[in-house]
Amino acid sequence: MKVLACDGIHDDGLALFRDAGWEVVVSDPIKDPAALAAALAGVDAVLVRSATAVSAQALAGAQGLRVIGRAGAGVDTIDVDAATERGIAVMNAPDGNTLAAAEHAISLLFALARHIPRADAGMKAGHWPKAGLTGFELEGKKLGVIGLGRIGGTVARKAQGIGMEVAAYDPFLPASAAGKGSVPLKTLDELLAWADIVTLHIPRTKETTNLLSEASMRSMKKGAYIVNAARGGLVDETALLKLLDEGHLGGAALDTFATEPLQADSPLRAHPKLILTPHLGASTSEAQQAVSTILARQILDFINTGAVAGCVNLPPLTAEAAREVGPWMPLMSALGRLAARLVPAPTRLHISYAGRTAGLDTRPLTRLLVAALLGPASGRVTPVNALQEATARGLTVAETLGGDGDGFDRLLRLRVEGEGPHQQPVVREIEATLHRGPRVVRLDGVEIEFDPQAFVLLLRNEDRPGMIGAVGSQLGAAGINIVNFALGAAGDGQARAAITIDKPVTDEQLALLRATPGILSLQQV
Ligand SMILES: NC(=O)C1=CN([C@@H]2O[C@H](COP(=O)(O)OP(=O)(O)OC[C@H]3O[C@@H](n4cnc5c(N)ncnc54)[C@H](O)[C@@H]3O)[C@@H](O)[C@H]2O)C=CC1
Ligand SMILES: O=C(O)CCC(=O)C(=O)O
Repeated sequence: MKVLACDGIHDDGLALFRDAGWEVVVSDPIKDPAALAAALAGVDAVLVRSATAVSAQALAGAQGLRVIGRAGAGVDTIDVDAATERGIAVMNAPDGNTLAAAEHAISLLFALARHIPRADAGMKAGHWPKAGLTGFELEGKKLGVIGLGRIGGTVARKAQGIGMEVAAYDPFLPASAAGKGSVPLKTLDELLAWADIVTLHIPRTKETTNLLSEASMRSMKKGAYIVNAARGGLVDETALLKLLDEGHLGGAALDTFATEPLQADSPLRAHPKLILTPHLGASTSEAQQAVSTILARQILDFINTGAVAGCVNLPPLTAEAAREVGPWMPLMSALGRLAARLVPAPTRLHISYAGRTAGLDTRPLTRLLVAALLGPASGRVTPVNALQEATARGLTVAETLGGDGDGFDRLLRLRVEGEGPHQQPVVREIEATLHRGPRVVRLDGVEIEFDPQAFVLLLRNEDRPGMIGAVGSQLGAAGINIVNFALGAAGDGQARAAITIDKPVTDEQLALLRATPGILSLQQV
């Protein structure tokens, strides 16, 4: 396994990959999509911070890539839709840098209130710049927090600790969280009109781009301040300069910019009412150590056990739940592949999980089965994009939970409708369980047991003496060993058999077998 670590990922996380036997390739930021695409060849996981953008173009040829890891919170520099389409998991580690980002925002509040950068620059230039640098106290001032998540919530708590009056705007806060805190919520309009200082802690999305537009900044109090240690593009930079020049806003502190690195000749750099830092929010040794190790553990767990944490395009699956569903995973993949041979163009899949199903998280199982069912028909389908691919290809997936397990602890019943191998409409039913390993126990209602991971010949023949011998001797002549011969009777005068063989038969051998008198159908799966 190979991981490509761009953008200065803390070595503690990389050490976890090395300890797990991975090859670790460390790289400077790769800005050019074509260069990143080339660097991703043969890579299983790529780690980035904010400098290397992972675009659709960079991902186009990344055949083996399984995970994109963001050592931090914001995934706005990663094309998550393109990754999902290609079945690549996108993970982040937002808990690791919450404190660092919150403390940076608080630092910027103090820096604005007390003109620290200008004072420092004046001193370094040989002056005693006391006059003109009278500041204001934060205690008693009103802080408007936009986005009361991890960082916004921490900023709110710390600001209350220094005596600020805090309110927030966050329309997506779960009602349970909104009710609990001591931070009153306001509408955006109310918050902007109320606050002395507004601080942003939201992701950049299409909806939040230019959330602080000229009009919304104009609705702020005269002389108010803005802190943006979240993302560039949330504040309209041109409008900000205008409102600072007009004197409508008292000042602003920016850690993040619409374009990063900020252009050398950007007018933001020269503005006396602006304090700028180069996206330093997460730059503490503690945060970098935390995000790299959290991310490494998430990726290693995901690859090794299927556990899903911190993934933005897969539902979470705890390590305990992964242990519970883990043994079922090979069965799901095998059944998906089997179903794909029986119904190459499926239009409807119904999965029924029967028997003991309490607490069973079926989401990863269903995704795995759908991925294996659709896999042969197209490039790359993984649990990440399986349901999306199903919709795109007109496959309806339904599942039910509970019901009689027919004597088994857990029993899986699949019903697959669609077109069969000869484009004929078919409905196939498979029942399977874990019983001395993955095992099909019934096929189309006929009791017949075989391992769906093995090479199997599915046979329907006239139910008369000599058929087993005829097939057996032909396979023997072809040098193929029979591992297991399972017989089933449908009560329709025809016999069914699942013959497990040690290696696949060739098309010519299949044709010869099919020509044997009494054989009605034969399919290799
Ligand atoms: N400057 C830096 O180095 C860092 C910047 N960040 C930025 O901070 C952002 C927030 O990080 P966390 O607090 O960890 O994320 P989070 O997901 O815990 O919190 C984000 C909050 O914003 C809210 N929200 C989303 N859209 C909103 C909207 N349109 N209006 C108001 N609220 C909205 C959400 O409901 C959520 O409560 C990240 O997305 C990232 O862009 C994060 C870490 C470091
Ligand atoms: O990695 C960094 O320095 C920036 C962190 C950041 O912006 C984030 O976690 O969203």
